[in-house]
Amino acid sequence: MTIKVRDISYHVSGRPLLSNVSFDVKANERVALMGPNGSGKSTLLRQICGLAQIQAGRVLLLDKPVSDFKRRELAQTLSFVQQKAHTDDSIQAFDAVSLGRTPWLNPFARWTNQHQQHVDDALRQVGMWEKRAQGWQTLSGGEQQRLHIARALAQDTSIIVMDEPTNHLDVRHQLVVLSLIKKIQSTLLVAVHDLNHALHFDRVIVMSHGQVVAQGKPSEVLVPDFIQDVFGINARVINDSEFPSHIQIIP
Ligand SMILES: Nc1ncnc2c1ncn2[C@@H]1O[C@H](COP(=O)(O)OP(=O)(O)OP(=O)(O)O)[C@@H](O)[C@H]1O
Repeated sequence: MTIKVRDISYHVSGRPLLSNVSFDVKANERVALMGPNGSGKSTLLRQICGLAQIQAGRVLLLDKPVSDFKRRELAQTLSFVQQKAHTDDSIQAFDAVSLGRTPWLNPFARWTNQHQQHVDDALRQVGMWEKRAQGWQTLSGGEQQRLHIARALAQDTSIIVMDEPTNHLDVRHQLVVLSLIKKIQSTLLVAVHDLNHALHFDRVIVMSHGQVVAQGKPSEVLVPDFIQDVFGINARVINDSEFPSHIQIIP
């Protein structure tokens, strides 16, 4: 199993933020993690990525506890597109993406054509090739977000975790990222809010109040009664012979 989460519980000041969370993600599976604001998605993702201490339960990546990974080994295995990633304002777009190659460099390994190729490909995939020389602080929020995704692609890991990667993106670039997600040959666990974006994934895991309340094929889980229960909104599923089915929110 590529990602195995078992009985993860997490408390802050006696308040449970995660309660007995368990699920698996198989090799090359694309899984959307959903849930209302505050349901615990980011808290959980940080534990899976080894950025937060695990209080109870286990996270295994490729059958090894995440806490047993050395930093470099973890960064060669998993990349994380965080919701609020910090990037040094003084660097150029190209350098920001090049940072993704850091785990593969050491004092004896020089920057090679292969590293360059990974970075160039990643910049092209997110449509930022033309802006590769632009300073970080002059880029728009959506452009910075696309570079965070490019950095994860350049890292070339078998697991990619993303926390709301389409935040800040205009509609066209949301579609660019969704089509990228379909093409990436890595195991993907991605926090998403948009119900229709979740339909692009193999499986959806839904959280509410720190617990997993459903998981399965998006079209089977995201039905109107369930959407009403968990998200408190009315919705209907539109099946059109010309287009893939989509979920319409009813105001
Ligand atoms: N260090 C902390 N101290 C206190 N409360 C915290 C802490 N970290 C997270 N929380 C709370 O835990 C809950 C879950 O937060 P989390 O960011 O994991 O939710 P989320 O599902 O990712 O939400 P969103 O969709 O808004 O990004 C929230 O109510 C948040 O306020």
